[in-house]
Amino acid sequence: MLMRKYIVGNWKMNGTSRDLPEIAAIADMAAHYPTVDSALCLPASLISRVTAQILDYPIGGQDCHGHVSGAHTGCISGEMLVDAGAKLTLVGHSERRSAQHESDADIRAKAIAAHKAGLKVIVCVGETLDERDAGRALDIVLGQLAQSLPDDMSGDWLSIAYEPVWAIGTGRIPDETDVSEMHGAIRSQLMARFGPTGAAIHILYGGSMNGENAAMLLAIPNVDGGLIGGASLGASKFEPIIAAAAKSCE
Ligand SMILES: O=C[C@H](O)COP(=O)(O)O
Repeated sequence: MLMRKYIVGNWKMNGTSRDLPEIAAIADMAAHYPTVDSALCLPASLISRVTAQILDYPIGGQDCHGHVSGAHTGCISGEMLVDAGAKLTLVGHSERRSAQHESDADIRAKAIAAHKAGLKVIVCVGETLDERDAGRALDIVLGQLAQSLPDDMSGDWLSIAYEPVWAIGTGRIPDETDVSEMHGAIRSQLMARFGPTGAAIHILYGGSMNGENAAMLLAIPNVDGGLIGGASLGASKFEPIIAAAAKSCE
């Protein structure tokens, strides 16, 4: 199925109020590509400031707690993200799975809570290099997917981001055939589990996507967009990726 590409920037733990003009420049730049859906997932500290100034560009969070409120020091809820003006959030990024020891069950709870709060959700999955070298990449990723997704999939609110951990921030990307195999396997699982709804869920690739490799990656079947870290930190680096996404839909 040919769908609109979805290009999402993840600023991770980068960005202060000094970066507000750059964020505005990204929103302006993205408006020149109306055939591509894009968004920026920002540090929580920036979301309300950005959404107060930029009304027509989707801003997201990078995590959302599985509970609505309570004694969870340092965490942010779906309601808080919505209150700050966010339209979406990531959950289960590998940096959180590893550094914050988040389990698939945690991520499932986060996805459900974020959805209930009214957010679109991107659930991240991906294997480590050891797992790939051991020939376990498909098992690991499909296992994470099976356990991290909610059962209720009515509506258009979920995307998946496949991010091989060893490709994040390293400048390395998997072979085209490996990306194709993984995205195809993810699509098959989504369709087996959710029927026709599973055919319409965006599957993003993440890990060292940039202006040089975006066209190749976005042309692979079932690569419906990208989750971009480093190359989303400025309009000049982000634009070639969005432009490649626009071209891929022509
Ligand atoms: O969330 C984004 C990914 O972790 C990819 O990061 P990267 O583009 O810097 O490799």
